Amino acid sequence: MLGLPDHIRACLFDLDGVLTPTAIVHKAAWEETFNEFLRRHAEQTGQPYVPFDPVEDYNVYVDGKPRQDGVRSFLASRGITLPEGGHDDPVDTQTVHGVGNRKNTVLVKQLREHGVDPYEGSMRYLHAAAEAGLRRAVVSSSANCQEVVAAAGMTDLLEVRVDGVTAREEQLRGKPHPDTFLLAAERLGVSPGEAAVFEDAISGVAAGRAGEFGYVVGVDRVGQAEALSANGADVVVDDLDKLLDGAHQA
Ligand SMILES: O=P(O)(O)OC[C@H]1O[C@@H](O)[C@H](O)[C@@H](O)[C@@H]1O
Repeated sequence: MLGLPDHIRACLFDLDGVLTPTAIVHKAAWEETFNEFLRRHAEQTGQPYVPFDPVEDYNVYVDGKPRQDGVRSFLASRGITLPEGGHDDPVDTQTVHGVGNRKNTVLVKQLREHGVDPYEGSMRYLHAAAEAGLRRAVVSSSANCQEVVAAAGMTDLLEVRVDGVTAREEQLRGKPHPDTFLLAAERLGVSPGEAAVFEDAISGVAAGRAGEFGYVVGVDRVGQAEALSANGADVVVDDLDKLLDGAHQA
């Protein structure tokens, strides 16, 4: 049904890059934030300034992970370890939370200025899933998930939300760990084997594989289909529409 195996009863959708085109906004906010940080770090240490690579660095170290994990993971790849700091750190503080807060300021400004449109294919898929009686959750690492879902007009189509706020409250490990997807399946009343994960990030399909979910749909809008397959996707499509067309029957 809907390009999914017959035993699937629920769909667990990632948000940024799967339901909405906001992966691009996150990526740009990270690039601006990390480049500011790296320039300052180069001045302070006398080391050369090597900018953040919005393709490789983003896809491997940042995409799909909770905000602070993204900061730690990318900076570790450059041999930089920062003190953790605290949630209220000002945006120019050289701590994990300070850098994360700076990125969030840039992101929120962009989202408020430009709004959020859903991907049309994803909107169609959500409606089709609802009509077919499939249960539906959004599972995002983003603490901005609720606002983005609302701005895209998808709130009523998603029965459960597990996001960056939930993860903090429930002390869940972020993607690539499967914890947030497992909680969403539990809240929908299905077993992991009965749920399909929809993900555009390497960390996200890896979480789908780690949780032994019934099916993992990789959504590739940036040319990383091979990496999605290698890390856990059972099928890769460039838009959820393709599953409706039956071009990728499971
Ligand atoms: O900073 P936020 O809004 O809590 O989002 C955390 C992460 O959420 C994910 O959905 C994005 O892929 C990442 O780029 C982002 O860093």
